[in-house]
Amino acid sequence: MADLQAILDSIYADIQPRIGEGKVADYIPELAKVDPKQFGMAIVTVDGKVYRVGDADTAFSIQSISKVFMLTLALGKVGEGLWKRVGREPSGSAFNSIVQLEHESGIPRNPFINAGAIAVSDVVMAGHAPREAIGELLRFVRYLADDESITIDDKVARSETQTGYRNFALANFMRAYRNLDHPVDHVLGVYFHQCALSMSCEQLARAGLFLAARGSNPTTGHSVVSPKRARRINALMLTCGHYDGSGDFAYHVGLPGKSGVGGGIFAVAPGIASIAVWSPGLNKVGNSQLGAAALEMLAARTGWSVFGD
Ligand SMILES: NC(=O)CC[C@H](N)C(=O)O
Repeated sequence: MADLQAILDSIYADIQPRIGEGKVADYIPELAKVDPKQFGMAIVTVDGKVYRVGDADTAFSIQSISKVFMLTLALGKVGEGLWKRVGREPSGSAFNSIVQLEHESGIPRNPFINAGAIAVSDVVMAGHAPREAIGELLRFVRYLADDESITIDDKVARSETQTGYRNFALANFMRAYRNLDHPVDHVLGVYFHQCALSMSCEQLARAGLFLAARGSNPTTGHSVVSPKRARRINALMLTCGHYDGSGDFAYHVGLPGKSGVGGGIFAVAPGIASIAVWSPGLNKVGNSQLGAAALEMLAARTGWSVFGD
């Protein structure tokens, strides 16, 4: 394999003059306070080697990247039955859009837009109090990353609870269509806390390594999902992981990936490595501007695109 540390260093050198590009998410007040001049990246290969550059150890709000972990939990609970509650098609609209929900009778397009993720949280809550569902997710992510130090940033969760008007609208709408079983404030309590998971690039790359390695984490020996399920989660990330920027991300990067408005992007090179990059400045569709640029460089310099080198 090419010298990955040299490639990461070259990406960092090319990104450095651009650090600060993009706009931090300011609709969640706590996220608006984050210094945009940060950039980190980590790669964990399936043979357990770790490569890091920049602020790879700084914890950030993973936001929508949590939707991948929640989806994994929900599929574990109800299997393919999940697809009665949420679709598997790209939405072609913003992550917090409400327009399709009415046309499609309260069934969100996919598990990675907000409406879909809220429905997935409702599924994970079955038989649990909200606090227990949050605890289950936190335990799961710590187990995946093999790192007990991962926490949830309560300030971020509170900040979003106070200002998440659109998410309340989406959840109320779905509840009216009977696509939420639990009270809206309980489901959103879970959703806002999952989004407030605070992780570094390295922790994130470790937690998602099972998706690069046919469902098992080769560094811990933990078997998380079947190879088929890992493949399918990757397919959903490739087609839906970047909202209305999913096509563009596939075009430029060519890896399954999931972004979050905290500026993180998690990506998978199947059979090779998992990657996490973070830089808080976002592009117009809410994806990390420099994160996407760095992943494009990585794919070009390694030949890791799933579409060929
Ligand atoms: N794209 C995102 O990361 C959105 C997540 C954010 N918590 C929201 O619901 O708006």
